Amino acid sequence: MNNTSWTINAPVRQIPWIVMLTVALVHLYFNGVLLREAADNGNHDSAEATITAADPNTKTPFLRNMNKTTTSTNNDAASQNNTTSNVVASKKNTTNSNAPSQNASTNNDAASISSGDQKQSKVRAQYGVNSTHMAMDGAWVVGVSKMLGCPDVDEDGIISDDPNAYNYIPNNETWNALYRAYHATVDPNNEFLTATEYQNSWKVPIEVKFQRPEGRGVYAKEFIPKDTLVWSSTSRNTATFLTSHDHREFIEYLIKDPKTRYLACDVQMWIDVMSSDEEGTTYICETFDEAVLLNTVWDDNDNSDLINIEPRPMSLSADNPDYDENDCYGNDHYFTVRDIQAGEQFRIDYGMGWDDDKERWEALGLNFPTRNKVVVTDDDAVDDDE
Ligand SMILES: C[S@@+](CC[C@H](N)C(=O)[O-])C[C@H]1O[C@@H](n2cnc3c(N)ncnc32)[C@H](O)[C@@H]1O
Repeated sequence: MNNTSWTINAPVRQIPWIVMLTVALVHLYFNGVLLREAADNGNHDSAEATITAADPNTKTPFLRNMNKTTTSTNNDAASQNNTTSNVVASKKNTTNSNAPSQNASTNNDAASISSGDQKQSKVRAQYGVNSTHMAMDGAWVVGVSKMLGCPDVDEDGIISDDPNAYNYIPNNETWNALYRAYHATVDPNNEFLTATEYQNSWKVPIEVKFQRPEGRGVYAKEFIPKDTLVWSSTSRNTATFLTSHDHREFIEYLIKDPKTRYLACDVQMWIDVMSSDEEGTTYICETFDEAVLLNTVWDDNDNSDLINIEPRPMSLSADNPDYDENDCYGNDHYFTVRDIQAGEQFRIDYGMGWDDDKERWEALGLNFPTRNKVVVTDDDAVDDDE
């Protein structure tokens, strides 16, 4: 009986211990939970900070309302020149069967450029450049920009009245974020993948400012005489996308990171679609530096004197170690066409009417940006006639 009683009572007698053990375990458990929550809260705070940083209305390196100017000096440019030639040299040794053959452009090549691009042909014939800045305006109105709710640009290319529209000034960190996205997404066999981080390509002191109606632009900080080299392309600063797929991956990568999401709007505005001369291969170029902020003059009949820099070819030389005939802007070197006063904005001729880009966009499988207008194709025109 005692034994039975013991048997029966034994668990009962253990209850205080079980209770104490349970209490202790519960205590430990909740302590753990609380500690974890505290830790999570800490992370959560920083996660929130990151997300807040994506808010275009906050002051972040990538987004709007941040410091309104950035400067570059001759010293920066000089130090860059010491480091670039190796990159170019190593690039020349790279082979890649996937890459389009983008042979050197010559003045003769310019004559064989596809029809309809007369203005661009003229630029090429004149300067021997294998590419020129083309109609980047309006590119962002399609797809991605709509999805992201990018600020509007009207049919004349004027950015919306939204006081925060595209008014932040990119800085080195911004450009480097673009390089990171580029390297993370672009085919590693892409022979143009030499750009690694922001390097100043400006040969004169500049300032980037926001000003309506054209938005951000590049301004001279001091007087610059005529025929001065002001910007020289480097393979470091140029991203070449050989396929539209690569570019889409790049955009998606930017969108996924809250800190770079809004940059996806900008790169739509900065995109440049080009053709190589001999092969007619189309590819996408973006320069990840202040050169993408160069504005133009829409009506060059009235304001052609405002165009104050132009691309001119240069040969590879000690003065120009950056030359690379094969990259997007390999032979783009901007020279002043007249004296430029301190504070004056640099302006380039974008080279051609924006509608002329349609073929190139379509060759890449991209929707041609319609800039809020319906693009009437030749086929449509025939239909209308019928
Ligand atoms: C390559 S971006 C130049 C940088 C641009 N302003 C920015 O803030 O990023 C081309 C865009 O600049 C604007 N733009 C350039 N020249 C302009 C002009 N003369 N008038 C109005 N907008 C201009 C257009 O919105 C065009 O789509």
